[in-house]
Amino acid sequence: MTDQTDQADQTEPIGPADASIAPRYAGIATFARLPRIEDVPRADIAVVGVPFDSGVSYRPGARFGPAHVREASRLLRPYNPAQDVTPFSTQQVVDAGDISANPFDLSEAVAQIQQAATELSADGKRLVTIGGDHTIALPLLRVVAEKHGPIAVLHFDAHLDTWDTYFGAPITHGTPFRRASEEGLIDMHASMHVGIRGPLYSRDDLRDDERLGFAIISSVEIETEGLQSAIERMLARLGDRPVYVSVDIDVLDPAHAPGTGTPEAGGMTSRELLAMLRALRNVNIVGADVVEVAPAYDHAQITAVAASHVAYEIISAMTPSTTL
Ligand SMILES: N=C(N)NCCCC(=O)O
Ligand SMILES: [Zn+2]
Ligand SMILES: [Zn+2]
Repeated sequence: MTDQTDQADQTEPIGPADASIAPRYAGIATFARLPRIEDVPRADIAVVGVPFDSGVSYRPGARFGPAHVREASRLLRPYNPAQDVTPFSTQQVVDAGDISANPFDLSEAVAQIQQAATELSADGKRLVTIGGDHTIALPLLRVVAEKHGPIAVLHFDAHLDTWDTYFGAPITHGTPFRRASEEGLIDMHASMHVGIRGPLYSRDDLRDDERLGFAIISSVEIETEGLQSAIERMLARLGDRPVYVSVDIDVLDPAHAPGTGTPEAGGMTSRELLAMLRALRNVNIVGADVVEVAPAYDHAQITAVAASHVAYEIISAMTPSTTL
């Protein structure tokens, strides 16, 4: 493996280990084989894991998501032709390791995530967080809203995640966006869900969701109105505001992402999701998460490969264009 620390005093961004020199399956996995945060003087974007799944309502296991996505991300390459960017050489991207979150005390875990994300982003660094279950979006939104004010949330998911409580508990993976809306963290005129489908508890879920500030592009609408029209509707809703992107991997059909805790039939293809993310190229993305990857239900890294490409497209969309 090339010694990344030797280059730490250079001003050029330090990219991934070169797969034509050091085999990409060798060495300890960081996201995309990028340098660790402690190996570079400064960073523009940090990929950070949150191995936490104490907020789930069905299958557990997303606590192993960060390690699984890092493993699958070994195959990513430095040039992204779909967006015509080299995301790791135009800006310094690093792997910031994992945030420790108490698995036995959900409130403490949420406070720990908020604190760690605040410290990590204090110098203006943008965070791309790998979950973990969807509970983690709440503390992460608190951190971006603290900096930017109420934020446009672009939420890809099979589920609304604006439900009220489970077993009386207000903070779970099915409730982060309701709490965020109640706390005034989201821009009520620019937030939206994409990919919604499947059975709900009641018709009122949709009425509540709208009142909480979300518009919806459903999974069925992506098929009936077509991808381009869905993209136009998404961009029109976001306008020119700063945007936080939250991707629950269960937005993909279980055929494209079996390794997740609450799968729903009839979802997006990975090709559709990647196309929607590439359309964010001129959007000001201030932070993002990719959550709900549960490796125990994954096969052949299908879900983790999809999640690593989702993170790669988001980081690419956060990359300034260069004139070569
Ligand atoms: N955020 C995810 N993945 N799922 C929420 C499902 C909540 C429920 O069990 O109704
Ligand atoms: Zn979901
Ligand atoms: Zn979710």
